[in-house]
Amino acid sequence: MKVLKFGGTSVGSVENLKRVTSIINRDNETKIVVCSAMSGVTDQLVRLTENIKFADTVAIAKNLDALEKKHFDLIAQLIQEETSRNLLYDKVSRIITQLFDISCQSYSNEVNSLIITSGETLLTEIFAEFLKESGCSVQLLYAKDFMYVESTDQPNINNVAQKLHEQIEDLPTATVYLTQGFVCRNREENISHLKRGGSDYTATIIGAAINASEVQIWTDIDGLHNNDPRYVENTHPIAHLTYNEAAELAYFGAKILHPQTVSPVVDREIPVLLKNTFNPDAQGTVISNAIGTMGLKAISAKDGITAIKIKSNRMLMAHGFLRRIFEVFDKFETAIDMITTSEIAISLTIDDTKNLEEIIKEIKQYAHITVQEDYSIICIVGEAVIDDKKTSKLFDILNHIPVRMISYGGSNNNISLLVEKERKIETLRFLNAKLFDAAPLISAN
Ligand SMILES: Nc1ncnc2c1ncn2[C@@H]1O[C@H](COP(=O)(O)OP(=O)(O)O)[C@@H](O)[C@H]1O
Ligand SMILES: N[C@@H](CC(=O)OP(=O)(O)O)C(=O)O
Repeated sequence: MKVLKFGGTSVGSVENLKRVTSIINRDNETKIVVCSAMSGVTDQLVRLTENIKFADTVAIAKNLDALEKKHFDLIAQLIQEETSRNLLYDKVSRIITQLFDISCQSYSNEVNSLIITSGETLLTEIFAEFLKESGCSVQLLYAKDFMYVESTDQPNINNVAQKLHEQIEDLPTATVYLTQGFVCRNREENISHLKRGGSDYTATIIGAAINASEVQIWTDIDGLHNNDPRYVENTHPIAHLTYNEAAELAYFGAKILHPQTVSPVVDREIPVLLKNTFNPDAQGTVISNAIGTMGLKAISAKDGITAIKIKSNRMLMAHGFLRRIFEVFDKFETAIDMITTSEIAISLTIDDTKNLEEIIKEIKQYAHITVQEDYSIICIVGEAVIDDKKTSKLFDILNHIPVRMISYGGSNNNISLLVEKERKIETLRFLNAKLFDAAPLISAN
């Protein structure tokens, strides 16, 4: 069985849902289809949670009206059968009323999750009906009934597998099982959610749970490109990536893939295909364990990075200094991304500054610490990247852009540079020209 995931853009309009339907109906294989909310809807729901926090009743009502209208319009344009249309209007109204009721409750993590994951429910209720009208044998599965992941970092795949199996067994046999991305249940079995963009991760968790033959992620571009196409011209899709390469690129900002996507499928060696809903015949990108080409593959960038320099109060680094530093970050559950050391100082980066004040307070007791915000990590990825003849050209960047840190050696498929965020686009474009002979240098705007 395969798992197919369609992102917000793919399900964002009547026309696009028709494209998605023809992709789903291309063959008669049984499949699980995971959908995100229509593009823009999760952002709107996040705004709704802000309205609730500020008890802004006018904004809450306005927001919910707009949400209802968007989905009513979709029903009106998509669904032919009048009875089905009316049933769907009722369903959507009921969900909107539930959201209104939740908005009046006291705010909690579960309330937040219930609200921001409701876009997926609205869309799949409507889309299931449309798939039926298209002649597809479809059953709607509710992800909240089987995505008992316990921990989002280390999902309990066996638990999900068992619950999913029970849900499918309870339904009439179908060719397509349609379900929602993003929503899950936590250790306390409360409704929770994966990180933003997490429907990719839903798809691979389900893929692992059913031991799928492959997981297809359908989006609005023909695969993972060698550089960020939002900022750089002349990028190209990469035909094959190893799991390691894809994981590095996703973690370091390649937006097409949620950072945790590949982790559930690596051990099971389930391939992940990145495909374009708007050009289904394009090859796309295959992510698998197959030995691919060596050398430079792609560049990505991750924003929101804080650089921290810690200088020992003694002249030379005393034995145990690094251990003490790491223990502090560990105690405050803060992951370190990049790290470089010299004899008297250590530089590192973090992206989660929630506990930074406490970290600083503790380290200040025995070291001098400076913190600088608003950096970006530029990540250059490829198996044995250092051996690629072109790689050395990246150091030309030093003549043009102040590089705060350089890191290589943690793995042999990643070289990371730390630059000020405002120099990110310039850096991506410069490296594209230097490393891929691709684009003329364009100054950042
Ligand atoms: N390296 C990259 N390769 C391909 N797309 C990328 C890359 N970096 C950023 N993107 C952007 O990611 C977008 C797809 O984002 P995604 O969140 O997957 O969309 P959706 O979930 O709506 O399908 C593309 O349109 C593209 O602009
Ligand atoms: N709708 C959620 C989950 C998701 O994965 O969306 P998308 O596939 O459109 O990135 C979000 O916007 O975060």
